[in-house]
Amino acid sequence: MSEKKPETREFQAEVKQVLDIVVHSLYTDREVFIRELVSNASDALEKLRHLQLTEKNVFDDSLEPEINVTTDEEAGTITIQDFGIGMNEAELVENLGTIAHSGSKAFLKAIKEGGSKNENLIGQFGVGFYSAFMVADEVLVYTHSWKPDEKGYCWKSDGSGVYEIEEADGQRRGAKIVVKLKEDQKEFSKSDRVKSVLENYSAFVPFPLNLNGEKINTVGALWLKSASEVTEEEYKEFYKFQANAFDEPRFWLHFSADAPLEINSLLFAPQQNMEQFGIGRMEPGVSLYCRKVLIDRHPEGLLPEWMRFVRGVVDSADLPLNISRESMQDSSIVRKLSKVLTRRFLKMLGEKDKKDPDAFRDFYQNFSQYLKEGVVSDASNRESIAKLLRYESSRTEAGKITSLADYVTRMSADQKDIYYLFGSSRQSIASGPYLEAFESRGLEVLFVTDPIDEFVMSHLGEFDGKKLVSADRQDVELPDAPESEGEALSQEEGDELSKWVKEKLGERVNDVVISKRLTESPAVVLNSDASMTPQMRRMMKAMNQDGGNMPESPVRFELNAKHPLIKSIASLKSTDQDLAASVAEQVFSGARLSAGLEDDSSKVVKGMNEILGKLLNR
Ligand SMILES: Nc1ncnc2c1ncn2[C@@H]1O[C@H](COP(=O)(O)OP(=O)(O)OP(=O)(O)O)[C@@H](O)[C@H]1O
Repeated sequence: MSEKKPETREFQAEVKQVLDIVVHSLYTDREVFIRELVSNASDALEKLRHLQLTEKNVFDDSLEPEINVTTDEEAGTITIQDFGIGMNEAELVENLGTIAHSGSKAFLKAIKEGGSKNENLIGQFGVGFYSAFMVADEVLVYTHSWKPDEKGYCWKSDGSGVYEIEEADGQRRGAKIVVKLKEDQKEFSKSDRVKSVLENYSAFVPFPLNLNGEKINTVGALWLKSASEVTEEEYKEFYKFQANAFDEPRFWLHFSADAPLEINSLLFAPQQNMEQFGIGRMEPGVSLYCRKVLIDRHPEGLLPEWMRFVRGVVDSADLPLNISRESMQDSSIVRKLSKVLTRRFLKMLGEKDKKDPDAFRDFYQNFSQYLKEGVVSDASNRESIAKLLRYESSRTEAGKITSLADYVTRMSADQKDIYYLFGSSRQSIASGPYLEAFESRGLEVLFVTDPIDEFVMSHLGEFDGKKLVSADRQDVELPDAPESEGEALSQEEGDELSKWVKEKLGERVNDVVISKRLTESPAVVLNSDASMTPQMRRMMKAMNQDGGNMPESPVRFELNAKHPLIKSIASLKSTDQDLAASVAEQVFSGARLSAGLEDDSSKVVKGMNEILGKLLNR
């Protein structure tokens, strides 16, 4: 018998919170606990199978890899036993006493943000092992690690604040979870009830699964089948099993090849973007297998970083079984796999857009951040990803998006570049001073509103051989504008006014000229800094801890010689220099504000009030 006394320990605070919610929840779909425990058992067996590739000295080595579920109506229990890797004492503490896994973290975070004990969140995130406490008065875990020199243990808890660990002799390798059911949850000690639950969830458990001695699954690796043999329902169920997900997949790619590499893969785009829940960066979700043996559940470096939202399985018989996390990055086979799979996945997304644009748009709204990250960080796939980028434009209705390729088809023969404008919203871009020059010449402008788009545009540089050009740049060469109504200042008056305004504004401008682009606004400032846009400047300022002492770079200030305000400044400066200078200063402030260069709007208001004061005192 055990030599040590049982030791009582407290759950980590976060676990207590999860347990408190789980135990008291009114969540109705409680049967999910079976799925969670079976999936943990399957994970433990996968880990063992992988370990056995290299480790010869394994405790209880003769055991077959299988999962046994038993029910006992009289005792009111359900037991899930696996012959997997098991846990030693430290692992019991770490794995069951602290909150390590992302599902529970996301759950807790969502609960905190929602400020309520939202029952449905249990179903959305899954709370893993702890879900057993939805139905249990007490949970016991009997376990023996795969390591031969470890002891056996019994872990138990009633889901309140503490658990107990005690040495327990005579354990088999793996884990046996005994769930002592609450009075009103006794249905889960009935064989028929549990059978129907298992049949729903367990079709893809890659190990024999027995209920009270009767085998209930046919072990099959879905990804090795041909696509014509697999039903839509099977794909969906497999996704849920494999990704341990509670949503449905949006799209999937079932792709196999024999040469030059043998690949069998199933990749899924999920419904939910988990990073939107603020849980931080997701782990890579495509597991790597070699002939059905799991090599790594979350392999870093199999697919590019930005594809971390993709779930699924890749199996290649060409991989060396003993490939390690470290050697993965250097493996030329892994690199080839990555290249092929990324290309196919992008192609699949493009095809989805053609077949079902609404579904693609919805995907894009939820997952575009990853594609954009891909454009910035993944040079080898940049051009293919760019084909999937979508923006609103001056030719789309509000809320409708267009691709760069479609933009190109609308370009006239003499338009060389693709134009875009950055702003906080469609409305602010459309009402700003930059668009009019392009509108009056019939040139389409993309509306770019996501801060990361600045980087997307600069990394991409061009699309289909056409340069991507920000429409607020001073060096944009525009064709002549069609003649517009209204009388303009003469060339001489214009030059004189420009010179005078330049003197007044000093070093803040590098040039003041009569504009060829403006039709409606009085004036505009143009970005002359090729290396940094106003938005980037603002972002850098925001990131700079000391409040951002970045020097202002001088801008080009263009005046609309037909605008009444500009014409008035020209005549006013000979009768009331002071007022004319204030008005010019104010027009400059306004133009800077539109350009996103003025962070301090109170300055603009102050200037305005000064002018009003001067006018009233005149
Ligand atoms: N049957 C088991 N055998 C060995 N270890 C187990 C078993 N069940 C759970 N564990 C350990 O306990 C940890 C926590 O389990 P839990 O179900 O809460 O989360 P998880 O399975 O890691 O996360 P997820 O469900 O998101 O994959 C597991 O990561 C694993 O290390």
